[in-house]
Amino acid sequence: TSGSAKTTPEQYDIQYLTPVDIGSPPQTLNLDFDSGSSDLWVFSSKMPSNSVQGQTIYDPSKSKTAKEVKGASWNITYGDKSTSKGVVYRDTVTVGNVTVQAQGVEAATQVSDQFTRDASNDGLLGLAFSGLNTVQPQQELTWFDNAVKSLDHPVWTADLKYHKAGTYDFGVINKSKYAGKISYVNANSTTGFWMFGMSGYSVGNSTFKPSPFQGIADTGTTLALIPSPIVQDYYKAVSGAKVDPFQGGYVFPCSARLPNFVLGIGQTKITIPGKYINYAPIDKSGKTCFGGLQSDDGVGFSIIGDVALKAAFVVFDATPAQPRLGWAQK
Ligand SMILES: CN(C)c1ccc(C(=O)NN)cc1
Repeated sequence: TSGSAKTTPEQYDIQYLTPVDIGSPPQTLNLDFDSGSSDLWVFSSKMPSNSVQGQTIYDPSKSKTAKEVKGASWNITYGDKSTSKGVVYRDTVTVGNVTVQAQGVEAATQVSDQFTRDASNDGLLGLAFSGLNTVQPQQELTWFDNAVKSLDHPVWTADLKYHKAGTYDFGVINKSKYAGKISYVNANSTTGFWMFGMSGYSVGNSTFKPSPFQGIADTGTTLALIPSPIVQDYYKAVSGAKVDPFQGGYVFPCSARLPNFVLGIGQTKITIPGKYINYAPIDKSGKTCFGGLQSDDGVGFSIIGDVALKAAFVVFDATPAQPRLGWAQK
């Protein structure tokens, strides 16, 4: 089998939400597909009502195929310090006509305010490696790891777009979605993330600068967090750019012209258009804007999030002997 699901960006492409059918009859929730984590968790009927503000909830008592996983619990903290926790059910989960029976569905009993305030996000579907799953006492597999046995190929692809809907495909690499050849680099899955090496960068039309660094491909992170010397080099080319500690990173006048940013990955180069790096205004005046490229200081590796991923067609190839990431222009 193979399948394809449309994914729709929230305002400013802060995240992309994809419809997922859970249970029988199907309850459709819009989830944030996240290659930077490995829990499939949902807003649920087990939460206090004041922490559900606009989201769609999963109610296992209304699903004929739901089965409680007795004694299981989960608790997760994300890079932005947001958190959620709860209990576990097994139920049927369908994404883009690919169905997994008895998928671990983590029903939230509590979520932090960042989630409550995000009305269009009904939960997350983790697509990192299952070793990062937080269910205790026995980890659950990700939806992809359960689906892979029935997929034609052990791959999924991300075709995210700027201020426009894109697609996640499972079990197939759709040639009509990219241009030229796909360049593959090995992924180091021992970290549980889709971690890979970049070879260097260039700012605008400048010469390519060799500068090897490691990062993770993270569909669940909005911006691209890369080494601070490279970020400094980029914003040197943006008049009026400066670090604003109160905003937590580089800001610049929204009228500024932003150069393209090129990432060297394997045998290919991915060009992130300057307009993707003019991420969003910091306030309603629209005078000052926040950069889509920011420093990875304090993380320990770079986080190649949506600002970069939406500039490419990305293959997450989970071939057991050697996982790989494929990159193509589009
Ligand atoms: C608060 N929300 C919606 C988040 C969603 C995803 C993440 C994340 O770090 N994914 N890799 C953090 C927060």
